[in-house]
Amino acid sequence: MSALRWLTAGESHGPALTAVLEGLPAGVRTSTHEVADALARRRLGHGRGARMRFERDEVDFVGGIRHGRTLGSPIAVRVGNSEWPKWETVMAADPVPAAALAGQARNAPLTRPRPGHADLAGMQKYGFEDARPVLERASARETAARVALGSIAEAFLRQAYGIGLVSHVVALGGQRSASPALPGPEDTERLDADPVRCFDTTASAAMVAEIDRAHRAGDTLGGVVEVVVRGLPPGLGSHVHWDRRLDARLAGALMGIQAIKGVEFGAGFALAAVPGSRAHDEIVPADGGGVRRASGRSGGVEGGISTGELLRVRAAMKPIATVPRALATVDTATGEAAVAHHQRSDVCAVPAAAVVAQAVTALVIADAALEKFGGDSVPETARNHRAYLTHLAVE
Ligand SMILES: Cc1cc2nc3c(=O)[nH]c(=O)nc-3n(C[C@H](O)[C@H](O)[C@H](O)COP(=O)(O)O)c2cc1C
Ligand SMILES: C=C(O[C@@H]1CC(C(=O)O)=C[C@@H](OP(=O)(O)O)[C@H]1O)C(=O)O
Repeated sequence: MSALRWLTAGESHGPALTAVLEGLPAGVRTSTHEVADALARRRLGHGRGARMRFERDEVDFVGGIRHGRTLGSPIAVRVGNSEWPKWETVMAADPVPAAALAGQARNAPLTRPRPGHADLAGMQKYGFEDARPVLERASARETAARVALGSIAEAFLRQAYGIGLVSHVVALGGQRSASPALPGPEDTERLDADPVRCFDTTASAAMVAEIDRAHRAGDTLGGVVEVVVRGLPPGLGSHVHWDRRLDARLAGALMGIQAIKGVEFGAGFALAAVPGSRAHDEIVPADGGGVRRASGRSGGVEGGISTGELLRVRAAMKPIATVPRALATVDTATGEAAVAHHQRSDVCAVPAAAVVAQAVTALVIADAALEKFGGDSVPETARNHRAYLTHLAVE
């Protein structure tokens, strides 16, 4: 069983999202302001739709935290949807008299499923004649809940082990970041200030222009995000079983983000095209004693175990599926050809996906670190971590 478990519940236009994190030690310093900052970061990014402008994320801790510190008990976070009053009747949990719903446009069954969304497959699977119950939960609104928990996991990693994470956009549409430097956690503010969370300012401007072009053309864009983790010890995850591999666990969590279609570590897919002599990271003596890798092609994971080098993982996001220039579909009520249902939508949510990728990476790393170092309080797990590193340096 995992050392850390997390669950989310809630619909996009329901009253709130609820997130639970179980297994975090006592003594992690956090606050609703810190979580709200992470949620605000997820709302940033050129190309997001109207909802990001008028909706606020209302954060409350409803369990597991007292006076700014975790208690070791399950942490429960509520992220309220400020849109709720507009949806209260349509999304009410208790039965609503048909008369109260009559004439409400939002309550009309959605029978023109949008290609690229869960709409049609979800209707078929759950036996719905309306896509609403599917899209409400499939919506990436849910990622606010994971970002809330991820920010607490990130605080834990920083305070217990000095591990820091950062996320940035490396490609958007046809534009690529060419910056040879990699951002660190200290660059978070600069990335937050960039309209597309790109470290390369020239590429950033080209990405913004490409989003504007797509917007004008009634189209949408995807891209590639990267998460960089500094300060990882060697030894998280394991080679002994497929579901204990750190890379497999990270890939699963990243693929679990709406619209993510591929994951790669280090040089990733490019490794398939180079000979072995140029594909691996040679091991050399480190300056202060011990060993290090001469390059970072593995992305910091070998055999499913963290190597102690920089961890680099990238995730590819497909373009937003609600394309304004609506795609062809079939009206499931009539069987006739139709165009897909379309309301407002993001043109591009790649910068937001980077923030979500950082959050789920923090959760998986926190889980693997707790599995390795144990401990019921931050000082206890920090002691275990220090003792392990001291032991490694001695060997
Ligand atoms: C942060 C974020 C924001 C998103 N915003 C939208 C959106 O506004 N419109 C949309 O159609 N899809 C959006 N998506 C993607 C869809 O939720 C996703 O493509 C859909 O649920 C289908 O899932 P799949 O792509 O994983 O198959 C967003 C995804 C993320 C990560
Ligand atoms: C609400 C968020 O993202 C939403 C994700 C989303 C989708 O289909 O995934 C569709 C849009 O919602 P709506 O259909 O209500 O306009 C986005 O705004 C958010 O990220 O907080």
